Amino acid sequence: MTSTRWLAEYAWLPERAAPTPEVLIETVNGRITAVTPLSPGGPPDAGVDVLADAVRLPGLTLPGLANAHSHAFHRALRGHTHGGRGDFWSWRDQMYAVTARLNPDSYLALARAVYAEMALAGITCVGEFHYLHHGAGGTPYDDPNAMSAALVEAAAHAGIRLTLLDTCYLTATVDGQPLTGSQLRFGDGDALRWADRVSAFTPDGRHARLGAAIHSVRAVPAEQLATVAGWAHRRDAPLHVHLSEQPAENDACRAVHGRTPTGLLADHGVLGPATTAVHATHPTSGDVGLLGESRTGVCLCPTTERDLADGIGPARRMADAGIPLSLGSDSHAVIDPFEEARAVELDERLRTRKRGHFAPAELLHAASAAGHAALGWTDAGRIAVGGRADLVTVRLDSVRTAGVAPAGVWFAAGAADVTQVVVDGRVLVRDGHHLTVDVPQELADAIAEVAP
Ligand SMILES: N=CN[C@@H](CCC(=O)O)C(=O)O
Repeated sequence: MTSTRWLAEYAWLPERAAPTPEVLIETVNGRITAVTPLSPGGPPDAGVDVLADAVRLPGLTLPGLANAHSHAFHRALRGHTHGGRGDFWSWRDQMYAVTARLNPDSYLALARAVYAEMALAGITCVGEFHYLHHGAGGTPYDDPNAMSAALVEAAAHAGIRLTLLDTCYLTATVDGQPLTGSQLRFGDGDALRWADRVSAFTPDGRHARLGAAIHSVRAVPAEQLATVAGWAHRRDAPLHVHLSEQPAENDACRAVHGRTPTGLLADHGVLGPATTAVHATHPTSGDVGLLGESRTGVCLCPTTERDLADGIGPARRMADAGIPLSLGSDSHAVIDPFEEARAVELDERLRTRKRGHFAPAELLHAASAAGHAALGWTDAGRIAVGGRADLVTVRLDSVRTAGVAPAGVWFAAGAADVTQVVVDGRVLVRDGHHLTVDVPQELADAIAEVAP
């Protein structure tokens, strides 16, 4: 039995508007067994030094943060495309060039380094939206799930939990043009063959679980949407889908199907509480209504959406419609949950020219419990008895955070302020260093292999 008592200078407890000072958090075998705020009045058992064996956590301790949308290989593009011209579609061509260089070995090395970078930023769980399934020209590897297995192994090496969202990707356009070029590696032929391949994959390890994804209404023909949704529903697995990232996708969907992408997904049974729509940058009012009524979640990826010139999703309007919001770093132009979270509020300010749309506790919820729920880990993302012992400690004495009120970390801190990360009770990051991965070196080596 492994038990630890952690004494947090501040901890952000569920349903609290702000952090609580001096909290004793007890964990046994990777679970939180007690949470005791000590102030005011000091330790409950006055006169006995019950805290002598507690591990001090100076700064603010948050629950584990969830990155609900990742394409791990995009990390190889950081700094290679950001000064460029063009638009989303020309960026996509550059992104496709990286796919051509990846195989199970090189993807394992790259994803291990990227997931370890996430750990340094306080991310304890990632949702990998995975569509690079096959070898050159679309020829399956001997193990048709070799790329999936590489990602599961990468997360194990990096020490974070993973939901592998195995993505169905069959066509190039809404009107059913076939895959060509780089996209051939994404395709399984049809949704039934996609389901057969995915069903044969059992992630190895307690740190990983399987979910499904529909790449977009461009990539899965309308009559096959229900096959993917049914696969996920039967397994009670999370289902993710890219939605309305660019206006062109809405236009094409209306032209072919006479409805928006959200409307099409609703017609085919894709929406619901286990579904997360990624981006939802250009929904109509009707779309927001459909997402809210069905309790479909939305994963916002603000740093990618700004980098790719996507636009600003109507975050407040969606939250007010009852849509749970989560966050993802998507293309990894930036891996920083604090930057991602504050962008939700700051983008609303840019749009409305008014301040104060999201309370700090709402940003925390999006970055933690809501993200975990979107990935199927409903027992994570809260510092509460029974929850997973994921603890992320942020220093309050750096040049960025000195003098900041603890609740203000969402507007002041960055990934570099994360000092310690505990996943399932195990210390993964200490003093800002990953304990098993040399992150900068491994990133440099892995990216040198595959960069455009
Ligand atoms: N942020 C967007 N990422 C998408 C872009 C490709 C597409 O929509 O066709 C992705 O990697 O799948």
